[in-house]
Amino acid sequence: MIRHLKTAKSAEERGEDDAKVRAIVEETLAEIEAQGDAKVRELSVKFDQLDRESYRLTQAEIEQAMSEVSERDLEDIKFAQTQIRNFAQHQRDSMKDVEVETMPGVILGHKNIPVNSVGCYVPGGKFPMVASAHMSVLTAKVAGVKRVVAAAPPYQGKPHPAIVTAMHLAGADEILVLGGMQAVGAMALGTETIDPVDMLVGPGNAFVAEAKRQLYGRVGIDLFAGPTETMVIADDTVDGELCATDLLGQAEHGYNSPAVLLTNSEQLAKDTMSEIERLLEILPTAETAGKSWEDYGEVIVCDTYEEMLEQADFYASEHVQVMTDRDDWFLDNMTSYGALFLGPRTNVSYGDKVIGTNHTLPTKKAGRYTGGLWVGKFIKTHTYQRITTDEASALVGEYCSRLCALEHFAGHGEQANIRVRRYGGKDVPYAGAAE
Ligand SMILES: NC(=O)c1ccc[n+]([C@@H]2O[C@H](COP(=O)([O-])OP(=O)(O)OC[C@H]3O[C@@H](n4cnc5c(N)ncnc54)[C@H](O)[C@@H]3O)[C@@H](O)[C@H]2O)c1
Ligand SMILES: [Zn+2]
Repeated sequence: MIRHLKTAKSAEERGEDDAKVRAIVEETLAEIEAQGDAKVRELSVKFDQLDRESYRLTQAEIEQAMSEVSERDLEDIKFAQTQIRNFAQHQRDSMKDVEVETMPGVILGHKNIPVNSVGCYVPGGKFPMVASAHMSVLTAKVAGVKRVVAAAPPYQGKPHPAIVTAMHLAGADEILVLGGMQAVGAMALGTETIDPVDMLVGPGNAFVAEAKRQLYGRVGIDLFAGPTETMVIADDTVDGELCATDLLGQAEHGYNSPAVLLTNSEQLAKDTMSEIERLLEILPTAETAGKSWEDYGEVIVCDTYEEMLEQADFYASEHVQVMTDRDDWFLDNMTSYGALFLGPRTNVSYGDKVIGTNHTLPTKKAGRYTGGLWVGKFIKTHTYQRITTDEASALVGEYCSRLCALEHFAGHGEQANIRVRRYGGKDVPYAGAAE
């Protein structure tokens, strides 16, 4: 049986309106496309109070930003980038080109080719998300993307030094100090001063995520990576303080960050809820974390591990922290999530900042059909084929000719027939086009 000790408020109760976001984004993107730089500047002034001639940083500005970062911070950024680069390289190495002879004389293959240019959005409205620069820019470079444009909004009125440093060290070719819809719109659609990219990646707030969704088709996107979500799956092997810390840690992202405790221990559920109240008295970001918890927090008590598994897959939460006596069972059996954090020794924050896995992950149940950002998202897999013998060409041609007839494709049939005739086939079953 499943009991809800705390439920999230409904979308109506929260006064949320996805349709409103959709409409604003649609109108804004159309204006960016029509007006180019002028609209980008207008939005930047309106939302970020930043008016510049060009929103691209000069080499001198990049150097200035780097000089403002302390030695310690620089070391830490480099450590994180080393971990992320290393794991991304292992993942890249796991992707192999394929070439096989599937029948005598028939060679089929696929080749992995990086996207030529990408725009990496690095969120920075509420927090300067330095780590997002490693996750997108660095991973794109490991994939072999030639032109990487990185954009982040200004922080307290100017480019954030640590973000710019991280972008630069990660290998960004162009750095823009632009946020929100104006950043993703300008990168995808292009303006007088910004060349358009082939693909957009990176997380962001509801406007950014929706803009990427609307631009999809025009450009490629990585995935729907909206406001952060977290789920803690725990049994009585851990205590309420740890669960509460892990829930609030991610609830602080914004006012709309779902945090869900899934447990088979009613005692742990109650302990966690009271620990959350205690921590909200002392956590410096309690205002946002508390609002997220109030509106989006949930506590679900199940009787069995199977029920927990079913709920976990149903929620398909972005981050899933598993702290039970059978963590590997969840790893073996869960099918829908952004990323798993197994056991009490690790946690979502390690993944967010430094451990090496990518932190750009699917939200709003997108984990049902995609994993997070990784080097493979920047790589397109293209097939090719060739036939090396006359016999193979004639043989495939005879099958193809009949299958074209089945679909009434005369022109396709002739493509096959001409080869059957030239390469010594016996049978030209479908001569529709020649008649
Ligand atoms: N899914 C993931 O992998 C993942 C990872 C990290 C962060 N996130 C999420 O990224 C988000 C970051 O959000 P953020 O807002 O702090 O930064 P952001 O950079 O996404 O957005 C800031 C920009 O929003 C624009 N903006 C501000 N007010 C606006 C308004 N009223 N209408 C339209 N645009 C407006 C401004 O131009 C500003 O530059 C959070 O929701 C966080 O949870 C998700
Ligand atoms: Zn986080």
